[in-house]
Amino acid sequence: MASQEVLNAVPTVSPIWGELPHFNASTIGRFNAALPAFVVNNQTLLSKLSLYLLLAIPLLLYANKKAEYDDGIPLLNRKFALEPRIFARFRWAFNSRKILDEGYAKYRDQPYRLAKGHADVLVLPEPWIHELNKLPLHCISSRKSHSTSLTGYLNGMDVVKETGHHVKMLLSRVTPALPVLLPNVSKRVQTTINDNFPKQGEDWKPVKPVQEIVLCIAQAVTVSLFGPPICDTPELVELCYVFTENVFSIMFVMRFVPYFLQHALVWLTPFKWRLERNWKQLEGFVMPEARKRKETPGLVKEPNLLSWMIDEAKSEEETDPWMLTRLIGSVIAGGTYSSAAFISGVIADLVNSPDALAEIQEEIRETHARINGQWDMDAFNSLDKLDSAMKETSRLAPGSLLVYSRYVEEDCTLSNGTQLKKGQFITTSGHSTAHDADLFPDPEKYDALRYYNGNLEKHRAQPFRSVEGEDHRWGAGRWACPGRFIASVVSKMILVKLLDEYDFKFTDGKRPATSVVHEFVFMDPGTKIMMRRKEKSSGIVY
Ligand code: HEM
Repeated sequence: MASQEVLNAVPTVSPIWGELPHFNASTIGRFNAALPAFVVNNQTLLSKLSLYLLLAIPLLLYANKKAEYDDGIPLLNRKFALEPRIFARFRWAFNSRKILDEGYAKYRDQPYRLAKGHADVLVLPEPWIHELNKLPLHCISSRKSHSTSLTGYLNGMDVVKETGHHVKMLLSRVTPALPVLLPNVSKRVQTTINDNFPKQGEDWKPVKPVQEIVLCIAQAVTVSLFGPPICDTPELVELCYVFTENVFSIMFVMRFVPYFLQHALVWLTPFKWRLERNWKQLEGFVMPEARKRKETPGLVKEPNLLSWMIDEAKSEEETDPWMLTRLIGSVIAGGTYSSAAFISGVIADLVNSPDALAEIQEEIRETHARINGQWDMDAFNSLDKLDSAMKETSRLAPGSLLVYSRYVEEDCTLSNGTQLKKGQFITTSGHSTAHDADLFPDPEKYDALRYYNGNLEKHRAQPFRSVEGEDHRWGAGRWACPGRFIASVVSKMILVKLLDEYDFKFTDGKRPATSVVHEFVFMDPGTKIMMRRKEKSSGIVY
């Protein structure tokens, strides 16, 4: 009787849906009576349905078996071969670290397949990198892999598939010219710090380190890419980081969406519209500048990436102003937030480790005195303790959990018989190596001076900017990060000033968390830490 009262109490008219079926006891009674009648009347239909179901199960099992890979390489992150890829996409987006840990625990020295959503990527053991580096140039491509995984087909950077001219120029021209570029960069970095960080005499202030440091990086990037006077245009400097934000926002969001919907749905995001505007703005800077420099031979002798790309181009296409804009855009995107987030991570780790911070501040003071305040490349390179802390932050929070991501352009067989097939994506799990207790004792612990206190000779021979060593923070081989020398020296330049001149504390007493989405590891740009300018510092002036 009680249940009947409850049933009768259910409102039968909803303000939203209008009249609802009246579920009282008599309705249920009628339904109960009608059920056997339905079964009797539709017996043939039901038996047909059960028959179809019985037939479908083995067919589905067979199709699933057929869809499985037959090369014996295990598949991770997909429950069964025919599972819709969207599930793998989401699992990878939110659980990448856990998935890689599972992969390493199960298949440490053998390859496994990782379902990332856009493709099933072959994860190879890191020691194999040595052999992969020896493969002929046309076998594996880094740019085709980066372009796909960073959704270059949506953010307009897929032209990097056509040429590696910008990468070659960064390595062969910009990097050797760093000692010449340094004074121009350091002056601007210093002004940006003075203008944007708390001033002398001010109390503790909350600061968003990523957002403030990115202003310094944007200055360094515009000097190296464009040179003066255009590098001092405030709109161009701002464009550097706004553009990068939009590039990465598109990638972060669209990596959740199945490929066949991406080209349409991307237009529903504000980032795509903003990015289209940013590309036009960048064209407005680069295209007239490129034409001017092409027509004025003296201008292309200035030390900056744009001039070198024009001066050393091997084909008409490589000096095409539109192409130059796209390639320059890809360098800006590669170097801006990656560096700012990294530097913020080093600061957060050191603030969380006060003894190490004090030692590094002492190292900076001693070096300043030893070099008589002349901060050049050698001076920055001599900061062994700071270099060690930088390595440790990048070990625990690298830009990407995966390194050495490549696209296989031609079938090839490795010496152990593993076959790489044209069209496959390969990668290695830098994260797994960086957390391997055999390589890094107590791997979860942050130990700023791990490398300095370990083998100092090796540490000096393989500094932060080096591609040698156990963890491949810059990738590896011919196509390792071409901006690593710039990133290393500019990071030190900024860290030396900030660590020497400011006090830091966390807003809630705890180190801000590092976020991981897809394979990307970063400090949230909205994170705040408290900063105050010290009353007394070494008086470093660049
Ligand atoms: C701390 C900051 C940075 C980190 C952690 C970082 C890391 C990386 C990594 C891991 C790669 C992939 C390498 C591989 O696949 O083997 C890469 C590629 C790249 N990086 Fe960096 N990078 C940083 C700063 C920079 C800077 C400052 C620039 C430019 C000035 C830059 C430009 C590039 C470019 C253009 C590529 C693509 C190379 C290609 O397509 O072959 N990066 N970076």
